[in-house]
Amino acid sequence: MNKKTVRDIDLKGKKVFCRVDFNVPMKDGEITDETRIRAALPTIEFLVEKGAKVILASHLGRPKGEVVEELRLTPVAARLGELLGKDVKKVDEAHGAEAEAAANSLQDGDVLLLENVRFYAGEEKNDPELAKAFASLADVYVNDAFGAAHRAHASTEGIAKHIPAVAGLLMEKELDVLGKALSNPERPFTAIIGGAKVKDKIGVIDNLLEKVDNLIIGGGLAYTFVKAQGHEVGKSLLEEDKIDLAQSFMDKAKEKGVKFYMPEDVVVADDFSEEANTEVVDIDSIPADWEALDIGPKTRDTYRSVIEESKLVIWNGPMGVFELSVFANGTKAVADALATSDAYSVIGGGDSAAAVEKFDLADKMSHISTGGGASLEFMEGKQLPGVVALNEK
Ligand SMILES: Nc1ncnc2c1ncn2[C@@H]1O[C@H](COP(=O)(O)OP(=O)(O)OP(=O)(O)O)[C@@H](O)[C@H]1O
Ligand SMILES: O=C(O)[C@H](O)COP(=O)(O)O
Repeated sequence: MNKKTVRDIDLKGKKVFCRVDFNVPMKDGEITDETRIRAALPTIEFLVEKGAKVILASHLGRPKGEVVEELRLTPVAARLGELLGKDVKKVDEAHGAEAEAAANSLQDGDVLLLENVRFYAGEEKNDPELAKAFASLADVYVNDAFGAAHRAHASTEGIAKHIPAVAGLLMEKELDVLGKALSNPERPFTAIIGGAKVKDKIGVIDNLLEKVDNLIIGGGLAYTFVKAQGHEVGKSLLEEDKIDLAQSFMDKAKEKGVKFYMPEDVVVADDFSEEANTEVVDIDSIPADWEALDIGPKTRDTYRSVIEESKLVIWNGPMGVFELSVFANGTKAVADALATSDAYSVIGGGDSAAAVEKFDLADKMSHISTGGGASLEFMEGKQLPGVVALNEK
């Protein structure tokens, strides 16, 4: 990576504004998945060990510039303290007199968590005044929030204009793994793209078609491709206005010599529910009144063999409605195949990461990205503003 990291600068006694992505799912004030907090620990521990005064900042949810009580970071500070095994101070603002006083009272190695930066309207607008106010709290800026690196906000981009700005260790790792995969992949290189809509995956499919040997399609978006092939899809998800685009992707695959894999058979249902009647049918036989909610057994076998023959696999988006157990088998088969194969497996965040967690296979994957939207944009080949803003080596 050509950006400076925490390893490249002197941290002893320095006040460090460290942007992390503590945007964790919460239910009734409890954190339901602490992966992102754990993922930030190496950087925080590194800063502590080096004797920095650590000022952490994050967003949580989308409070849209207002204080929303349920979106305070207080429970996160408590859990972080337990995980670090040391006291984490918390203030109820992210800049201003109270935040300044708290930052100035830190001893070397102390950790402070500021309040949700999205309680301020200037955050998402990348307001230069707010960026300056954040910067005035510290001597150095560290961005470890890979999950928010696709956002040009005051705490992810604007602040970097005012004080020395470097990457944290999680940011470095994410960029290294995803960057290497895309620029110098081990082959055969396979991408598995699923999820709900073609619309959300246009950029990523287009970019990956330039790089992969195999492209596997699943999930709700597959049916627009199935329709483009001339089959009826019944009540399955279909984006009429993307049929031509789906066809053009299949043409591009042919042109580039990319093997393009589509469902051969599917699980269809007469209802979107756990109690639905289901059947396995070939792809050219989806009944008019039914919807396809998962890939079928033949498709699972084919996808498994492609994965087993690959050296590198990137996966983004589930193969079916994995939240309902009757339609989870396709997604589980892909997760299982990745877990047992020798391929280097990169899970592109979001729902695929949630699926791997749900199947208890997270520790069998080579890398699970902490970024949903960020990893998608990275795989689209886009520059991430939170990374661009950091100082070059
Ligand atoms: N055949 C299908 N029909 C309808 N919905 C489906 C189908 N297959 C998958 N889904 C749904 O698609 C959703 C995931 O789509 P989405 O595009 O949001 O995921 P993703 O690509 O993992 O997103 P993220 O950007 O969070 O990584 C899941 O909730 C899943 O139930
Ligand atoms: O959860 C995420 O993908 C990141 O934390 C970014 O959140 P956002 O989509 O609300 O900007």
